[in-house]
Amino acid sequence: MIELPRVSVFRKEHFNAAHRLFNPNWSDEKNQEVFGLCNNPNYHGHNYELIVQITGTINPETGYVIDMKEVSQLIQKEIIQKFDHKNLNLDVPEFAHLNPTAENIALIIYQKLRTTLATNLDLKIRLYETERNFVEFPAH
Ligand SMILES: Nc1nc2c(c(=O)[nH]1)N=C([C@H](O)[C@H](O)COP(=O)(O)OP(=O)(O)OP(=O)(O)O)CN2
Ligand SMILES: [Zn+2]
Repeated sequence: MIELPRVSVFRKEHFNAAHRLFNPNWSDEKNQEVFGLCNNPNYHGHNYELIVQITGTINPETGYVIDMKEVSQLIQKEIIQKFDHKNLNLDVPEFAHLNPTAENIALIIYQKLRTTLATNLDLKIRLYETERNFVEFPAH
């Protein structure tokens, strides 16, 4: 059987959010030693850049892998409305007991989007916490 070519489409979004990195099982000293400025008890913020990559075959009728409008609306509903201008530790239930590192934020974003995407589409998340620091999930 001929394999149809697979194509990736990308949608870029952004959100602003505050967070504090710490481990509640550690002393203040240990948290300060490991997380430094990111452990500020009064929180600090980032302008997160989110890139959602969706991979699949091209629908011959539309020429689309998936309608970008659909992708945009999905990210808005599942991520931006819940994360933008929020304190991730306090306002987002998923981080009540999970350190909101870039790695964990990417993982939560993946899980939220994965449940709403068709199973024949592959998903990858790239999240920029700063211009120089970014993570990807899944790794491969
Ligand atoms: N593996 C990770 N390391 C770090 C994370 C993370 O999520 N995963 N997060 C942080 C902090 O959130 C910190 O606030 C990052 O900001 P900052 O140090 O300002 O970022 P830069 O490295 O881009 O700034 P420089 O000016 O280059 O120091 C830390 N580590
Ligand atoms: Zn930070």
